[in-house]
Amino acid sequence: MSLFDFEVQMKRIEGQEDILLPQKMSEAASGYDLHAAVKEPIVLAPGERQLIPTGFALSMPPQLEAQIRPRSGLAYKHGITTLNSPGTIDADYRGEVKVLLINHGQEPFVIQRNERIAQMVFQRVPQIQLTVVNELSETVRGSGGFGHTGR
Ligand SMILES: O=c1ccn([C@H]2C[C@H](O)[C@@H](COP(=O)(O)OP(=O)(O)OP(=O)(O)O)O2)c(=O)[nH]1
Ligand SMILES: [Mg+2]
Repeated sequence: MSLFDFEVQMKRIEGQEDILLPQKMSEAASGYDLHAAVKEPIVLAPGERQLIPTGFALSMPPQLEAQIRPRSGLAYKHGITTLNSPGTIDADYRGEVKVLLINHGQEPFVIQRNERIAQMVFQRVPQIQLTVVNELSETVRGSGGFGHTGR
């Protein structure tokens, strides 16, 4: 029996052959670190956001999605995070995977070519039949929410 549940295919973007492919930094890491495929170092000013290319595209089965998440070290040390967190890579998306970074820190942040800027985690997507009904089942919570149990 194979160790793997799914095959995910990855293709390099032309002209980005020297960009490191997504990489797990430890054996059981959930995320593959993604590298910046920027031509030259770019500067993210405080408050600025930029879409950073990664140099690859994916093909995965419809049971999967990929999530683009921040690296906690960059967030903690420099205030660098992904704005649309977690970013969603749909199974049928064949374009280059990109990372929407924002600088929430006080200092400009320089992104070097091949720097590890975010991580990508694959998730199962349950196959759902979404059904319209007139009545929903009753529960104790009902429509209570948004802190109705207290602070
Ligand atoms: O961080 C991200 C988020 C999205 N994408 C790509 C893959 C994804 O499949 C596509 C669409 O993303 P999403 O559905 O989040 O954006 P949208 O604003 O709904 O765009 P669309 O109308 O194209 O679905 O953009 C990325 O490369 N990186
Ligand atoms: Mg969408």
